Amino acid sequence: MNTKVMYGSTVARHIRTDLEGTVLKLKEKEITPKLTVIIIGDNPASETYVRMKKKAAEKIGIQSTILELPSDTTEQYLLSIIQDLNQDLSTHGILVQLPLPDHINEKKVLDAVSPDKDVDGFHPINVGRLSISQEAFYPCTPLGIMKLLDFYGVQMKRKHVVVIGRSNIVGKPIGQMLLNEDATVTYCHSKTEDLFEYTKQADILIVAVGKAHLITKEAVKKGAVVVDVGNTFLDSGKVVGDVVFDNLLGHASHITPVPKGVGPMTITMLLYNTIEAAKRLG
Ligand SMILES: Nc1nc2c(c(=O)[nH]1)N[C@@H](CN(C=O)c1ccc(C(=O)N[C@@H](CCC(=O)O)C(=O)O)cc1)CN2
Repeated sequence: MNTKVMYGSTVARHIRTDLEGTVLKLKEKEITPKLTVIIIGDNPASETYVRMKKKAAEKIGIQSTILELPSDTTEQYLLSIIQDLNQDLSTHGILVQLPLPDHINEKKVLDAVSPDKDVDGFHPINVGRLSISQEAFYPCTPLGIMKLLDFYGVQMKRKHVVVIGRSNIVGKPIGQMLLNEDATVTYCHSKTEDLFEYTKQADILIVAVGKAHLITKEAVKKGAVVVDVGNTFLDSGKVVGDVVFDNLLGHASHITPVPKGVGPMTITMLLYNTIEAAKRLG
């Protein structure tokens, strides 16, 4: 079987070119989309992702600010910053980079971001809207996966999708988005017994665990579509996914690589959501 490699980097380039045009049109109406990213502490991976977000935003004309706060920032102070940004008319998108330090309550922080500026799609109002298929800000990684599957012509309707991972950022919302497209969805997670009995039944397998090399071809039905959301940094500095990519070549019908697969789509969907917020808020 000739496996089709689904490059998010390629799809992202196409979408970002379109978005750049949309930003120019907004600027003609004197609207400059603005994204503010808040990062707390010094997690090296988070610092990398935040830098990538700023660079990608500025490349297409979105104004971008990073607020770097020390790891001992209090929850109260962080909440006050978010309140200020909610009120600031020039800010369209607010994003708090995760994970947060242990002393800060993630739920409280995400609830504090105005749902109208919640370009991450993590506010309960946006989560609820997704669950009833309403217009909302959808979380960037699952939205990016949907665009990627669509670009490569992967049919979702009536397919059996197995999602490994039940995080609020990826696992739960990607299952809901696929359900909204009439797929049949099975969720697996750390307490699932006989995991591979499920994965072997998948027409589309989404792996979002963060465990390097979890999935080899023995766990995958021949001809399945495999989407790897893993991003684990090895001591060598190399980034790897949850799937043994080379092992699946010739076995899967489609597969995403790591890097250059889902990751670039995550950042592209953040740009998309920020522009949507600017259109709505003006
Ligand atoms: N507030 C948020 N926090 C986090 C999110 C999120 O969507 N919102 N997701 C992840 C991290 N993440 C974005 O923040 C992210 C992860 C990976 C990539 C990416 O492009 N990875 C590259 C490889 C890494 C590299 O090149 O250095 C790839 O896969 O090609 C982008 C964004 C957790 N936190």
